[in-house]
Amino acid sequence: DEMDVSTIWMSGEYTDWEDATVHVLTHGLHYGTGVFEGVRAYDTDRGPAIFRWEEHLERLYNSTKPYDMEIPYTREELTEATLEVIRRNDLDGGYIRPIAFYGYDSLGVSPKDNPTEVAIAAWPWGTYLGEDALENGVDVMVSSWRKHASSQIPTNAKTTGLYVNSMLAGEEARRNGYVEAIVLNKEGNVAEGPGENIFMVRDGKLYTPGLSQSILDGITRDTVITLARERGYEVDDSATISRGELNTADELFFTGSAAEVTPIRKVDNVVIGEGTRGPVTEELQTAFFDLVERRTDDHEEWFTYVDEQ
Ligand SMILES: Cc1[nH+]cc(COP(=O)(O)O)c(CN[C@@H](CCC(=O)O)C(=O)O)c1O
Repeated sequence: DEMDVSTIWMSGEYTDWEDATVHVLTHGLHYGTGVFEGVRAYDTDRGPAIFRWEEHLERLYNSTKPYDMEIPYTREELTEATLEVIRRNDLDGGYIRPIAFYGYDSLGVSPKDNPTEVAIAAWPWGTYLGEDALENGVDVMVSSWRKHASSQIPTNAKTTGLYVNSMLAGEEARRNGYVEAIVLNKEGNVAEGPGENIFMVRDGKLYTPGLSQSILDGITRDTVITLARERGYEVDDSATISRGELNTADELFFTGSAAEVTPIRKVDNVVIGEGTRGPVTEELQTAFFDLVERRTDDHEEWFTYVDEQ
């Protein structure tokens, strides 16, 4: 299929998809010692545009800090590699997955002098939570698995190992017939989704958990906060949302690079608002897609146009 012709940038070389492999004793495979990003490029009338590349790249480097990991490439080198992967794969838009991880040398929890490997792949990716999710919303459940605390594993670093928690929560939801989970933190308050941040709308005001709630500092979360405030909404961006408040919310929605802006219509079969995409959610979702698909000139600083670099 079309993926077979994909080029992946791996440790300095442009590599064919099937040759982009690692040794089975790679440290990151055994111990979850990788950091990664999820970034979207959108098809615009000026060609593919990567959305908020600078912020994603900054977070990638920041994510290495708790792990004493050194990415052996500059920001400029990773940027050029990403642009070139998009060009070589002839992508109009799509999903970009940079990853840096402790590679193969010797095993043992300590990465000691294992090399840090870096790879960047990109592929077409549709709607994260299902074709009609953006319009009709998704049914979710509150997972029995709690988010680990940021004092246990830094949740503001996007670390591969964190995603066992996300998988446990998300798969529990899907096994029970829901599309996705909402994950509470160890205090029992709302943290986020397995791969998304979460927003609540109540009486025309927006609330989203703050970093103290053990969440990832989402870039789409930041985008939606900005778009909401530009439209006159009051946004509490360091909210503590109790589990009970989910039931009485007027609207709920997920945000993420993959999830974009996805309405939540039921939580544990409790209908949220009217059980459809809420009006504030729709307004911000429309503003988001008008922005990323460049039907507006706003926030040019958030776009890296592949054909113009
Ligand atoms: C735990 C978590 N919380 C919030 C977000 C939203 O962050 P941002 O993309 O900066 O708005 C993501 C992104 N999840 C990425 C990986 C998804 C996956 O399936 O893997 C993504 O959306 O690309 C998370 O993984």
